[in-house]
Amino acid sequence: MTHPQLKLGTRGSPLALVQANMVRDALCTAHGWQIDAIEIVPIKTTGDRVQDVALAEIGGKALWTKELDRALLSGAIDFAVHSMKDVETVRPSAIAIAAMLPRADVRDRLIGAPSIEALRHGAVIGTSSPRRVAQLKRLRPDFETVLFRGNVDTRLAKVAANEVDASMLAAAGLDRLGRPGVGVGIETDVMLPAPAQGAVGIEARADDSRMRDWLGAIDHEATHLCVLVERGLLAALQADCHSPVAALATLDGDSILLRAELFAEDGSAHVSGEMRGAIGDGTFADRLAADLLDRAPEAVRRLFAA
Ligand SMILES: NCc1[nH]cc(CCC(=O)O)c1CC(=O)O
Repeated sequence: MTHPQLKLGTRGSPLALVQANMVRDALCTAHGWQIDAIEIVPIKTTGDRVQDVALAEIGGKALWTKELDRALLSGAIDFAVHSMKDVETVRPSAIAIAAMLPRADVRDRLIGAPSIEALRHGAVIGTSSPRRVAQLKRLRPDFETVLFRGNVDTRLAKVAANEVDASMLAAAGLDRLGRPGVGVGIETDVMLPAPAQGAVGIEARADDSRMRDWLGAIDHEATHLCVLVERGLLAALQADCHSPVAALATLDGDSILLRAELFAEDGSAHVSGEMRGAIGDGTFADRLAADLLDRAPEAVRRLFAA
């Protein structure tokens, strides 16, 4: 059977390349293509180049997607693979999220200690995630946090070198990199994850119906539905990577349960809530966002929708 010659765009980090291969394998299996039907094209992004400052200081999540978006829209690649939690809330209208793989373990994992409780008073935690900083400080106001960027291996090495007492990494990234036993999973009722954490998304040009049809064959509907609801909450909050937001949507029969929590940057204030909506109801994330903002302390509300 003849097969297309397609170019898959991805960041070049070890995790991104693993995810790119996962998507290539899924597509070739679904369509009976040989593996050489898809060329993996690593593209260096601004976020990859600038490693020494927090993303919040250099422009948020577009840093992980701008160069991939440009390559997709120019036709240099046919589709792009992303960690959905790194994809900014509002996407160019010419780009469509065409599919998502089955969601992995959504939890964060604590690296460097058997539990949060076991960490010494005043422990130093390495993370650059505003959400993780706020959540950890709310749980343990005595913690110090230091900026921690770089790919998964870089962060693991820093913990091993005792540069910090502990760090937090997504279970999904560790598992995909062949490190399933590393770290201790923190239950979502203790630390709700980042919106879209654990989800791999695939984008195509919105007008490329052939590519979107091919990608639709590997779309995991439950993941896609839940991640779109989480992203809908972010959009309603006008939130981005500066905003300490946690959210998780889960399927519950024929409805979706959306849990969310907003924090002040230092964890000193927060608001949490949950709302159930019918599948296909595009408004309940907006209603939860409005409820959260209505009830949020000023130290939280000032970080969100103007
Ligand atoms: N920019 C960090 C990032 N983006 C996606 C993942 C993990 C994979 C995922 O959540 O799907 C990670 C690493 C982490 O948060 O520990």
